[in-house]
Amino acid sequence: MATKQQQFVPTPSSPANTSGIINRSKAAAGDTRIVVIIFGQGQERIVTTFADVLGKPYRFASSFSSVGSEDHGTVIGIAAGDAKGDIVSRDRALMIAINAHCVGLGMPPDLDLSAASDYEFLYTEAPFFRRDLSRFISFTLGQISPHEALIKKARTYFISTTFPDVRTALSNLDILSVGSDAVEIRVDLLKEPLTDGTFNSVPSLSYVGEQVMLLRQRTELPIIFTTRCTRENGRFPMDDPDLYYEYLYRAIQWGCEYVDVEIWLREDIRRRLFEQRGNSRIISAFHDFSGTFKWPSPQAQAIFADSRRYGDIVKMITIINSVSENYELEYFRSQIKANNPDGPPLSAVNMDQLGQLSRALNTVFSPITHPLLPIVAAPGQLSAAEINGALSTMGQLPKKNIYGIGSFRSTPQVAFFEKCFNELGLPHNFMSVDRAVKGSVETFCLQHEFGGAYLSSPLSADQPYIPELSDAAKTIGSIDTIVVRGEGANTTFIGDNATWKGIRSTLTRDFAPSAYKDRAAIILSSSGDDAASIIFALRSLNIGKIYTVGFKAHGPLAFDVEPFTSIESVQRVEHPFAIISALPPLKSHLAQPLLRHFSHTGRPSPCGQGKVFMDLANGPRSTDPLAVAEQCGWTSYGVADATAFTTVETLRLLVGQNVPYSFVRLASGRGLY
Ligand SMILES: O=C1C[C@@](O)(C(=O)O)C[C@@H](O)[C@@H]1O
Repeated sequence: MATKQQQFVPTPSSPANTSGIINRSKAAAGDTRIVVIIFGQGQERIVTTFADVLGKPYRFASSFSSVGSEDHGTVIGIAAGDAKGDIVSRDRALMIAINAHCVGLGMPPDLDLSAASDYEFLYTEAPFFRRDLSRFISFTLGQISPHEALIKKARTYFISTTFPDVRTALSNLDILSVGSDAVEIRVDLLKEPLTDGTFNSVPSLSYVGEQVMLLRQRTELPIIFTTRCTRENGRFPMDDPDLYYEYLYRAIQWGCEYVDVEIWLREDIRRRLFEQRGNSRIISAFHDFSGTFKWPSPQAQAIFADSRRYGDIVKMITIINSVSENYELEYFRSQIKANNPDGPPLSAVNMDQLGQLSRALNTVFSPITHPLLPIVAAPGQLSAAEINGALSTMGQLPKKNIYGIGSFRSTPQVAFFEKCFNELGLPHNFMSVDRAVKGSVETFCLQHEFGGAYLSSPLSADQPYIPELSDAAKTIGSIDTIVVRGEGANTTFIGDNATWKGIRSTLTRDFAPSAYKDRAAIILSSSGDDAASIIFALRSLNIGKIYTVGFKAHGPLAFDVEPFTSIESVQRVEHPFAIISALPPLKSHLAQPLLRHFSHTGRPSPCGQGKVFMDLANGPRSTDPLAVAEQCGWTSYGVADATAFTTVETLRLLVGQNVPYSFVRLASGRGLY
């Protein structure tokens, strides 16, 4: 069993304004304290990687007391042995301490350092997952906030994994998590093997940490950390409530996006976790297996009221005795919604077969299972496909025709969408059609069962039959997705743009949003229209000056965008953080001289190299600029990366379901579509 810690050191709460996408689409500045990385013996490289991901310079120091306000903007590395000297007395308002521990070198993390740090990053050297580090630091510093996006979704689901060892799940994770917005790790169901062939009664913190790390390395979905107690269908012992604090606080330190805190726990434990949650969100959980709980009761109201004090989401799960109690729950849900317009959202379902109707009707963080899981996490759990099937049978999910409109000649894209719809049990048809004649898009929109469309070449945003536009579509000036909202006479079309999101997700795969702040970028394109979504994506990352080749920007995106006018003007600019080419395939080689130039010359930036190259050309090329970029040390992405991320966004917009990036890549083979 895990050794109990003597002292609990709180994570200082992060600044109030930590939402990842604020001011509509801008990345938040987040926590601006000095980042100090504590590293193990021979692990200096992890400090340089943190600095590179954050786009900052670094230096090594021998103590916390030698770090001062002049170090703002620099990542500091302190060896674990040195850090122990004064970590406890560090200036917490000035710096944020992250214990970076390499798993697999034979030693668990030092418990005192783990407890005293603000956060802990567990990693493996081979393979090393840079995107895991990028996500960890972006999240813990408050530069991204998945919760902000998830609470706005009409329906959210999480898969409750029930594996004794997550390693067994890793190869199937892409398929398991189709339709899920988050993955729950049931820590109480983990089984840590001991040398004598038995299992630890409670998995140790080092075992749990490794399991969380393995899961996070393989999924981009937020993680829900759950220690379900024995009274509530779990295996976590209830005799020592402080043990819950120890594990749940560590989950916050590991950067788990959600932490499940059971409501029976002492108030001081729940309060401390809520106050110390940093950027993690607390799911306050109540389960009742007595069979006597009633939704229309002062008890149910009181439980919600108590839960909301220390919960960002309130979860209430019960056993019922008759189907009609599902309707009582629906009435309770509507009352709660009406009386608590500012949240927190309620996730409530009834268990067992009798309660399955409520699992279909719940819209907030519905727990789901998957046929590939060893057991269901709770009686009556349904899969995403079963829930969609039930909704469809009840007339809640009418069958629609969803179109891919463009000049597709091939069928793989149809096969991909059909695969997703099948996997999710959605009743819709996907059809890919040519956009041959003027006006044909409107013709599709007017069809009776039109359920939305994705356009392979975007439409200009001023279509009279698309009355509403997202902010992105309005600013970019083009629509690549037509979303249908409402039914019958209330049906309306919203023009949206998924491409910029795909580009932004690609840019932030290996770098934190802050790495782009105030840095220069270069865009090559044959037209301003093709470049608009790139500019929007870069602006959302607070990029500095943008230089252009091949076009001039117009309209709302033209601010601080300047065309290169001569070789001299190229030579004068600071090293760009990113070069992005939207040139057609036969011209994409024109990026190569710039890549070469900025690999060897160019005014260096004080913030390290951070060389990102993206080539959005789709089709055969005379030479491959990606290969040139990689040779010159640029982190490179091709059109398949950006398209896969865009597809994730397109599916979210069209059918409201989350299909992970890794599944899109997996299902579409090597070349996308
Ligand atoms: O709280 C819940 C809901 C659940 O109990 C269910 O009923 O589906 C399953 C659990 O894994 C999860 O933590």
